[in-house]
Amino acid sequence: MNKPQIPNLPLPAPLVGSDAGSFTEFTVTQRMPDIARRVIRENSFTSEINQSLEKLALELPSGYLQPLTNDSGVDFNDWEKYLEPYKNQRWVDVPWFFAETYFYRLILNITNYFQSEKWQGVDPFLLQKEQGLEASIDPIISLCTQVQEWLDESIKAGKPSKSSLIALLYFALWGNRVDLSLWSAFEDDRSSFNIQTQLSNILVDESFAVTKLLTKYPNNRIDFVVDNAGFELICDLCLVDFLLGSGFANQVYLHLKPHPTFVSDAMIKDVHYTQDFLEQCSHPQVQALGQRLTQNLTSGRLVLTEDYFWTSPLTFWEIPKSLTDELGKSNLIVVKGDANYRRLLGDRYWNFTTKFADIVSYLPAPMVALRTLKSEVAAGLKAEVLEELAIADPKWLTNGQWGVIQLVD
Ligand SMILES: O=P(O)(O)OC[C@@]1(O)O[C@H](CO)[C@@H](O)[C@@H]1O
Repeated sequence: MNKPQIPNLPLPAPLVGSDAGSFTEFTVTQRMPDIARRVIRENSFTSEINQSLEKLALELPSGYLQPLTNDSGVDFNDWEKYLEPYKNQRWVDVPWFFAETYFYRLILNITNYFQSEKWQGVDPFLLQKEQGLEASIDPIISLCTQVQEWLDESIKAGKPSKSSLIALLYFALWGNRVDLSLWSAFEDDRSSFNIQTQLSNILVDESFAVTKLLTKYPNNRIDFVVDNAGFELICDLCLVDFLLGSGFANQVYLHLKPHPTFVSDAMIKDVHYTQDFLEQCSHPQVQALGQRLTQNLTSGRLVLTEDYFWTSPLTFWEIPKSLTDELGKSNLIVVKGDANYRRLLGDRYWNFTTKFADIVSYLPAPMVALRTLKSEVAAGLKAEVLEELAIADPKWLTNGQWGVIQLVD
């Protein structure tokens, strides 16, 4: 597939923390310092580590990027290259996506995540990830029970149900609302929502086109660029279970983060933790989904993979050839969440009515983005929708109440 290697259009400016009054400014100057201080509260690191975390929190609003000391991380040399253009700049003056990805990598540098000593491999966000799952047990039971019913119906009908697939796309979309970098697992439980009442909050809904694409060919391979652990991962795993069990897909790859980042982004270890959580649950339908997950992993129908590109500050169109070649084997790439969506658009100020496919013109396979809006980046929206939103909900870009299901075929 000869696709252009970058978007078809001139690139607008990137979001930066010095954009006065923006959510980006609020994130860099207030939310990210709070996230660093929460790492102190939720772990038992040494006073030296905690002092360095506090220093990081203090420097974000008006201070300068600190260098990355060589911590034996396999990505250290890459980060040396990424940092070069931004050395001696302020956190608020560098592109937000760079600032945020570097911020999380710096936290691991400070907590010695990569060093072969006491703190090696300690996930600074583990407590929040695990609480996220425990807090969502009721909707988890409901969803697993529903998936079983939809699977039974599809098997009885002898063909996969498109309406069930669409419903599970909606669950995967709204599961992204529970994102721990924004809300704790317990703040007015965002995992209990009714997907039917949320239909009007989907600004672009190309879910039916996704079902048509997946019924075009048999034995599809589907690749998920995964986002958050916790309830969102449960929603994704339920969608994966249905795709594999109903016959929409023959194989699914989950592309996961190689180290902790963005507080709740899922790693391979988080999938295994979720697998154990499901299998050990007392509810039979939850247990059954966990057992099918184990069977699919054992048989190779479900593959877990990780790559340092997913924790890099690079835009999606800067993806390494190895990953392009891998994703090129897919019949559909499912890109989950807000940060991955920002990476698709290079975290830049595109006109919101810019055609989505004119920006995301570089992928080697069809792609659908399932994203709840939590940042001031958007594309592919109709002018009349924008006019209504400005009146209906001035915070529509960042409050996680609105979503898109956008397909580039
Ligand atoms: O990728 P997710 O988990 O959906 O959202 C992550 C994120 O977009 O949410 C926050 C608010 O915008 C940002 O700090 C971060 O980039």
